[in-house]
Amino acid sequence: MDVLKILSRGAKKSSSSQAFEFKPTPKILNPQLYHDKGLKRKRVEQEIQFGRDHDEAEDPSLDFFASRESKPVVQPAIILESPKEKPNAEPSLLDDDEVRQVLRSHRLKFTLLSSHEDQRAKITKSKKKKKEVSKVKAKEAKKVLFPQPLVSFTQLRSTWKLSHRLEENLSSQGYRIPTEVQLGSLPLLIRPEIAVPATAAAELGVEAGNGIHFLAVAPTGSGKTLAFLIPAINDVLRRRAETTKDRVLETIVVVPTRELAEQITNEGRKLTKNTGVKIVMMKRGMRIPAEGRTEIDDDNEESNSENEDDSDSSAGSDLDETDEAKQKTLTKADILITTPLLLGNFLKSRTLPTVRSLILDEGDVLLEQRFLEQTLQLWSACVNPSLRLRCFSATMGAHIEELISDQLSTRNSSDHIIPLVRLVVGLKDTAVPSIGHKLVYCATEQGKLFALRQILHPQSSSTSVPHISLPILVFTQTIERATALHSELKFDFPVEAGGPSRIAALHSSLPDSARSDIVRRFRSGEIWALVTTDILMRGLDFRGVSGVINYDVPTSAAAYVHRVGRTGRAGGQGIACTLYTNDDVPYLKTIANVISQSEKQAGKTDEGGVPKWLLDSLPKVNKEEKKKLKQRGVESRRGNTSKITTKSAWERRKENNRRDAIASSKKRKLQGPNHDTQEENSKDGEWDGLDD
Ligand SMILES: Nc1ncnc2c1ncn2[C@@H]1O[C@H](COP(=O)(O)OP(=O)(O)OP(=O)(O)O)[C@@H](O)[C@H]1O
Repeated sequence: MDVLKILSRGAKKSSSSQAFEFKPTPKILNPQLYHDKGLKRKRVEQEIQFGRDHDEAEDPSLDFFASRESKPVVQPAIILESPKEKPNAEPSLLDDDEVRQVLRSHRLKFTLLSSHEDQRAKITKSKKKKKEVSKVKAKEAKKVLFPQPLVSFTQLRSTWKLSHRLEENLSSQGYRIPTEVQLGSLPLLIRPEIAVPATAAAELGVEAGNGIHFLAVAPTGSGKTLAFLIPAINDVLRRRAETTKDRVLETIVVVPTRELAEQITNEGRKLTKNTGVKIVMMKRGMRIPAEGRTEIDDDNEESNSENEDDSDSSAGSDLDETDEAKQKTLTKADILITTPLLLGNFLKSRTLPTVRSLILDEGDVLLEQRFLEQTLQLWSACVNPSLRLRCFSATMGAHIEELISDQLSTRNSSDHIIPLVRLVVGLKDTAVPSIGHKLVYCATEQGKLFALRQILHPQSSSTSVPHISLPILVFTQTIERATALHSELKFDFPVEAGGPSRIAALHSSLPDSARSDIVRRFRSGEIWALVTTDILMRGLDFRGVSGVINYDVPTSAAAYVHRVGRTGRAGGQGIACTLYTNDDVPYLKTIANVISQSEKQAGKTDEGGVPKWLLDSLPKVNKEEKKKLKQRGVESRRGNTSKITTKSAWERRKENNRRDAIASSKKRKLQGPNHDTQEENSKDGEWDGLDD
């Protein structure tokens, strides 16, 4: 039987209809990831408040692509009305033991990371001798914090004095039970002076009253966006209530991609409804109030903005406008969401003295080589001495923590030290525990295509690939491969199921408007399989994505965590399937280790995605190779020869030879019988890749 014939594009129509059935995933009412036993005394009471007795019930009315507003989720009444919580009541705080129990059961660990020498020693521990490391660890043990957790969202108002409107918006969005990262960070970010009682703070030698710098490492899809947006919005409202009502730029949220900026802006707008707080996404050509502006800069900027992308040049371009007119075109916002480049291009050497909170979402990547310079430029433009840094990610290398500590210590004056607190939820740098992992070996590149088709067409039954229902995300290594894979698969979807419109490719070489349109269509359920590059791996929240296929193996452990984290969000289930060939074997150990750690964290005792024999037999990856892989990916997938096609190398060679022979023959005819054919002959038989 010719396997390649099975792969032919004429997808079987009627028999495959079942494969294209679009089933919404069941709604998980409890978004919390950890359900550890360990609460003793207050267990029952807390379970009621955390809503455990209601969790994981399926809501039959649920359309998972609908907004929460349009279809409110049925929620347990006990959580909606918490009888003890009255807005003006005294804060009801847990006692020490209860705090520790709650934090432990939700696997939350807070550590005080100062900016001093001991912290540096801890972070560079890998370079130190073992003896020194244990000394540092002992020091660190003393610095574990136990701040008050958020027991329920209703407590936000009564105990943590959250704005009434903001609380209403949260509730109308259907949020009822805080996720772990919200449970841990909201009290500390909203009212640190209450979350860390004065005695504990004094013992640790910190003063939480001035606020804190905060670093949170929590799994993908665990609700970090709300964990930073709620305090940011509340800060604006509180400042307005206490001092000036003017609109000043108070918070900047920096993210690596414009897709993520758009998503956070939308989330923020839902939360700020009727509050008067303005959240704006930075665009090209946009001008915001900043210090240090000069006419020359402005003029240059105006002319630059004319050359930039059409969709974003909204700030006007009249070079003769007066200062007053220019002032009018300034976009005023309380909270600005931006990528480092967009704001950096505007700022140049200007400063942002009013900004008191700098949020780095996906902070580790923002502080890595690619964005480092731009991010540090933004950071140093925030000159307000009360600036607080908030850094969130699902992964955080020790070198990034060290960098943050160093940066903060250069900003701290000796009489005004603001503590840096780190929260880690679960095991650091692992994939979210609700995901199942599968590594699938494919002998050749064509084998990968075959496996992917089996996922898309589950009727061609196979035991080697997991069953994953649509929608799915497919990650490739390069733009060329994403485009080629898309071309290869686009006729696989039968016309009655929507045809080629069901699959799309998204990558950075598409114009902004096309990118936004694809994201919108994937969100709305129009697109069922989205082929992409690592541009979509961070932060994007597509509800209902059942699985992630790593068509090309990710280039680092962090990339694996973020890519697969596009599924299994908010406590939902998901499957991550990684296809690999012999070319990947030298680099697979890193990924296999993450899978193994993640499964351990999830409490899975069976062999799961990585059998032990495989883990043991994979070669170790040295530092140099890891670095090279991270920067370039698997070498054999770069360039022209890496194109994706169902045709075998032999078939492609035959085709090329035929094409060249025809071309040569035509040329010979034109040039007459005696022409020297040496040039053409030298090319014969050489394969230079296929134009798909
Ligand atoms: N308390 C909550 N209850 C129910 N759903 C929630 C809650 N908090 C957040 N969510 C939902 O969980 C999903 C993931 O949230 P979010 O995008 O903030 O995750 P994240 O931790 O930032 O993920 P990533 O690391 O991938 O950026 C979103 O759809 C969000 O609406």
